[in-house]
Amino acid sequence: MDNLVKICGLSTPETLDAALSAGADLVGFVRFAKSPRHVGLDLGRQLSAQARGRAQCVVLLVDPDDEAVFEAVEALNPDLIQLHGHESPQRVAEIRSRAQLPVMKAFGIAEHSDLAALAPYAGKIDHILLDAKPPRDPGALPGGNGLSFDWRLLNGLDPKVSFMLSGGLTPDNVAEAIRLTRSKAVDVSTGVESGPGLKDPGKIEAFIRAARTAFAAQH
Ligand SMILES: O=C(O)c1ccccc1N[C@@H]1O[C@H](COP(=O)(O)O)[C@@H](O)[C@H]1O
Repeated sequence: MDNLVKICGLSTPETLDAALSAGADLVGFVRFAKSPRHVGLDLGRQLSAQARGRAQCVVLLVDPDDEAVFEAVEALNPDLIQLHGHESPQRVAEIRSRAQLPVMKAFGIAEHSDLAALAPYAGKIDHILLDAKPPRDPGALPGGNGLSFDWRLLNGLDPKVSFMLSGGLTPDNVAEAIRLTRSKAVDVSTGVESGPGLKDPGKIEAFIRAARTAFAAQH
């Protein structure tokens, strides 16, 4: 995962086109009914076809059962599955093997000890996504809350561990996040919206530009 930008939660052809035209490396489609970014299967199929060949397509699932995995994979034909719930290492391995697709598992980080949760997934996942922990409110989404965590918590992470950084990133803070964490991949949803689920083409372009400049400054 080198110098990659993922724009997540795209749900219209127009905003997807904005992300693709601005050079997003990965585009994410949320399959989680409680999310304002949720896409139905028909829309997901249409959007992933639009993105094919221009960016990697990611389908985001939360604690999916086999049927939810199967229907998402069948309709969206994604390049990568993002798991953003409480999937155990064993469940992740099952999903990866049944779908025959690479998996990126999200981990919520609030304190240094949360990084210990990564170890049991070694060899069972293809990519690590580090996000803020969701609010304790039972109605809160498991992600996509526009909340960041203290990036300095990653100082102790083995530099050989490659990860995608997410959680509260915006066009204004992504450069600082990349500089502090030395992350080689970033993911954003809320920070490029003008309202819940409403992606803003200008913010998408500004985010990608800021991330690219910050990646270039790392070398
Ligand atoms: O975006 C959503 O609606 C969503 C729903 C359920 C789980 C994860 C979700 N989004 C992911 O959350 C992180 C952080 O997003 P944000 O930039 O802080 O809004 C990101 O990986 C999204 O892909």
